[in-house]
Amino acid sequence: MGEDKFYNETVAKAFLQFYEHTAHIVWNQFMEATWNYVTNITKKNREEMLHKDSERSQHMLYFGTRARLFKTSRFHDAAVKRMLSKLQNIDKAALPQDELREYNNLLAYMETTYSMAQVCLNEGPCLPLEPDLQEVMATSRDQKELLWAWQGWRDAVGRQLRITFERYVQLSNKAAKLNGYKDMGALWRSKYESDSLEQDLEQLYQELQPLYLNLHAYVRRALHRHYGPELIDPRGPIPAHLLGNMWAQSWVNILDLVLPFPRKPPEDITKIMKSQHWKPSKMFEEADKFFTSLGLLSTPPDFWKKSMMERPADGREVECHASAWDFYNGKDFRIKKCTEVTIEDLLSIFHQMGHIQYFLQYKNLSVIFRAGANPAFEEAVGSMITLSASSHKHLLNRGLLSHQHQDSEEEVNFLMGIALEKIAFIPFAYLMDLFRWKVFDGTIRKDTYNQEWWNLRLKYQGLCPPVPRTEEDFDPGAKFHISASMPYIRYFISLVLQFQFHEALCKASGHMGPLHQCDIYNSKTAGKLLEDILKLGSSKPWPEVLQKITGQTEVSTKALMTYFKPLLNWLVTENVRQGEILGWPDFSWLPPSFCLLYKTPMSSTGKDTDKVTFLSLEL
Ligand SMILES: C[C@H](N[C@H](C(=O)O)[C@@H]1CCCN1C(=O)[C@@H](N)CC(=O)O)C(=O)N1CCC[C@H]1C(=O)O
Ligand SMILES: [Zn+2]
Repeated sequence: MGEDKFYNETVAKAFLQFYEHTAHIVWNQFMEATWNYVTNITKKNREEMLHKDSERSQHMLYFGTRARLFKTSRFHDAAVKRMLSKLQNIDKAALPQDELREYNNLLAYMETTYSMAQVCLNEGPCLPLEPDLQEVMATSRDQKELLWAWQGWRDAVGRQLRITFERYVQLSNKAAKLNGYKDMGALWRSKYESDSLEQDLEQLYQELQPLYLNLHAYVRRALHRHYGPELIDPRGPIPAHLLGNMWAQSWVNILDLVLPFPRKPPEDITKIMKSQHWKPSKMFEEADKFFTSLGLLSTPPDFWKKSMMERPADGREVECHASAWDFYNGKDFRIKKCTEVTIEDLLSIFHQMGHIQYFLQYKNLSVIFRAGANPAFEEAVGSMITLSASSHKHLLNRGLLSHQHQDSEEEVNFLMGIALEKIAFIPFAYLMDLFRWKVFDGTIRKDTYNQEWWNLRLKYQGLCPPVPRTEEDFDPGAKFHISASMPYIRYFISLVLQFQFHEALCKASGHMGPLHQCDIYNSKTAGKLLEDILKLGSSKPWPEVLQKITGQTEVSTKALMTYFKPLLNWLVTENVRQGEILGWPDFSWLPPSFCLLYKTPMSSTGKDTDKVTFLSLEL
């Protein structure tokens, strides 16, 4: 049985059985060790995690190199071919031992620096990101206080990671090349099984840009009203610390400043939750109920026994950034979240529970197929349910709202709230990996990381840094996914996909009327449609899976545009009425060092023009 065994499909199946038999043990032990570390950050737990990670890498190396030996062209079983091909990408496990150890150490350093960072008041306490700094960014309307948190966080995290990140890029690219990819960006993109991914994404972005530009112009006007011309130029980019979020990726926390019909403010759901004495566990039960109302699976006992639903009170250092965990043994699934009793956290829990539902639905597949049809599918499930859960009809039905009817003005207010979450997110979710792909392929060189980051933040988000930035800073590192080496384009694609899924399930549930009023709660028909695709995991190419749920094989912005149509109509009318300029023409040409505003001498028109002028630090 020499070479010809690699042509033999039966041998291949036995090989895959052997992999299966050992993989879930190795993966379960790795997940346990990693969980123990991120929920109790100590040196001992870090060593144990690194040890289990290297065992997992050895397992991947053993099977990945052998999987490459099989000649599958004449095999009949498509699943066998797909499994062998997936096994061959072993990511960082392809690195030589010593470099893998270095790589794992710098990954742990970056993620732990992020998780443990705090910003200290002069003589006062030191504040962590969750919940304290996030609370400041969400609720403060004092731009000096916002600036303190915004700059303090970037000094405490981004600056510390800059050098490590440079080495991370080198080792990432080396690992990618050892897997046959030109750089790590190419390896990340390969998960989407498409040779036109970048063009397709640019097309999606172009279709969505008008929606974003109208929202940006409208919000800029509202911030101009609140913070005055000293801070906001009605024709320029918006300073990045004023949007209610540390990364300006969601603007939902400044809804009160931008409400289209201020005389009809929406009810404060967080206040209602607190008055009803909601606890974090009840928030998780609420999300679980939604999934079971669709006829889907409920979370098993281990979930309630082993999840971390709140920041521990015993002083342990933990990673608070919320995440969902599959322990690859078919019964242990957990969420780690430092939950606060707010509507934002309730909706975020729906997102995490979407991951758990996917884990539950595909738990009987081979370990190799226990993933979403592509990473964006994983992200879209929970976010799609959130669209129903945040509908006026659902919140009313769940006792979180009291007044029944929503008139057309209240409906515009409602859609503005959803747009501040979803539309504001578009350019941020797009640029996160545009930046990293360019870093990996060498287009962005390490001596201009920060300048290039702000070029993208200006170009796509129309934001500028509120204080001078230099190449001592590393602002991208102040975002979890960059410090944790977690790809992000999945969230951009999920943003479009979740509305496509929502439209399909709303139709299946028999919903009539505007898409933004749909709530699929209790629809077993919608649940069945969803269940049938979640069960497939990553065993089929994602266009096939998309077709099963929506009838289309392409990601399409049509459903998202339908959902926001009433708001876009209102925004365009309002922006025309105000004579708004879409975009930021004053400064789309000059890469910003920072947006500093000062009054310029009287202009020729005699009108005192407030001009936002960049003092490019290179000058
Ligand atoms: C809060 C949320 N945490 C992620 C998520 O839930 O996706 C965590 C961290 C990174 C991956 N992850 C997981 O849980 C994975 N295990 C899921 C999986 O791959 O199975 C998050 O980061 N989000 C939510 C929307 C935008 C983005 C943000 O907040 O910027
Ligand atoms: Zn997610």
